[in-house]
Amino acid sequence: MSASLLEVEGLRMHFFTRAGVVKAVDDVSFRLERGKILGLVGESGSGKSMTGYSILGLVDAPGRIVAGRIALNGTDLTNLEEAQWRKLRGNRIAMIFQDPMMTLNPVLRIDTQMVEAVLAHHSISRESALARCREALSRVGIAAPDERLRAYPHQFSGGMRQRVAIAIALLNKPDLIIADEPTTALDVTIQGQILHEMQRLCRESGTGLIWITHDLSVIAGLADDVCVMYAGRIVESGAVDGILDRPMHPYTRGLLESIPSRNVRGRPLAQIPGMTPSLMALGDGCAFRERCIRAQDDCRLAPAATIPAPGRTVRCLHPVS
Ligand SMILES: Nc1ncnc2c1ncn2[C@@H]1O[C@H](COP(=O)(O)OP(=O)(O)OP(=O)(O)O)[C@@H](O)[C@H]1O
Repeated sequence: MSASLLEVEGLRMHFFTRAGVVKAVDDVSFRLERGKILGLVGESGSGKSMTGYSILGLVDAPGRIVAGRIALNGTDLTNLEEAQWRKLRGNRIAMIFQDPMMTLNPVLRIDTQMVEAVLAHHSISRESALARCREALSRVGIAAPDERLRAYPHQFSGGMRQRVAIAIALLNKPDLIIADEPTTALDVTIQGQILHEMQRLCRESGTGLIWITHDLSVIAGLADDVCVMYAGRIVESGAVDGILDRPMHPYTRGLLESIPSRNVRGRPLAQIPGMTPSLMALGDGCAFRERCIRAQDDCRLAPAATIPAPGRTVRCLHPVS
C-alpha cells in the first residue's frame, strides 16, 4: 500500500515557558490523501495553527516538537535541517495565512515577488517563470493577469490580495497546502468564491489541503474530512457529512449548535458555557469536562480515542449516541 500524502502520528508540540509547559498540540494524529481536503476546526487557542506550523517546520523557541511523526509522501519531516525545509516550503508544501500581507511584500511589484517564488525552486528562464505566474493568477480568477502582475499589493482589494497569495501558494504545484483561516476577513460572497475555487484546484491538481478554521460552517461543502480540536487534542474526527449530521462529542455538538444558519428560527442561539482551560494546567482527564453537560466523575480519567464507526474517532467517555 502506498503512503498517504500526509501522515501525522502522535504529534506533541509544547511551549517551554517560564510559567510552565504549554501543551499546544498533545497527541494529534490524522492522515490526508492526495486531492483531499481536511478541515481542522476548533475555538481560538485549541492548537490548530500550531499543528499547521509543526507540519511546516515553523516551530520556534520556546516551542518544540517533543514527540510524533510527520511524514509527507512517506518521508519523515521531523528531523529535517533548515536547508532541507527551505527546499520544501513554498515548493512541495505551501501556506496561506489569514492576512495575505504575511505572504506579500508591500514594496515589491507582484511580478517581482511571484517570479522570485518560482526561480527559488526552478532553474528556468524569467520568461517561463512569468508565464507560470500569469497562469497561476488566471487559475484563481484574476482577469487581465499581465496588468495585475505590474501592480503593487496596495492596488488590490482585500479579496484580490488573498487571491494573489493563493496564486503564489499554487505557483510550484505543491503536494500540500495549509490554509490558516484565509477567508475569515473577507465578505461572505468572496469567501464562497475562494472556497469553491480552492476545492476545484485541489481536485484538479491532486493537492492535499488542510483548511484551518474556527467556523464549522465553512467546512461544510468544502472538506472531505474534519478533525475537531479542543485544548490541543483531536476530540472527534471523520467524514465531514457524518460529523455534521451526527456529532458524537459534546464539544462538536456545542460548536454546531452555535452556528447561526443551523439554528432553529425563534430559538436563542446556543453557546458553549465557560472558557477554554489553560493549557498549562491540564491534567490527564477530559479537558472539556468543566464545560460539558454530559460530564461524569470518570471524565477525570484520560479518555482514549475510540472508533465508533469506520473512519470515525471520538475521544469521550460519554459520547452522544
Ligand atoms: N510563543 C508562545 N508561547 C507560549 N504559548 C503559546 C505561544 N504561541 C502559542 N501559544 C499557545 O499555544 C496554544 C495553541 O495556539 P494556536 O495558535 O495553535 O491556536 P489556534 O487554535 O490556532 O487559535 P487561533 O484560532 O486563535 O489562532 C494557545 O493556547 C496559545 O496560547
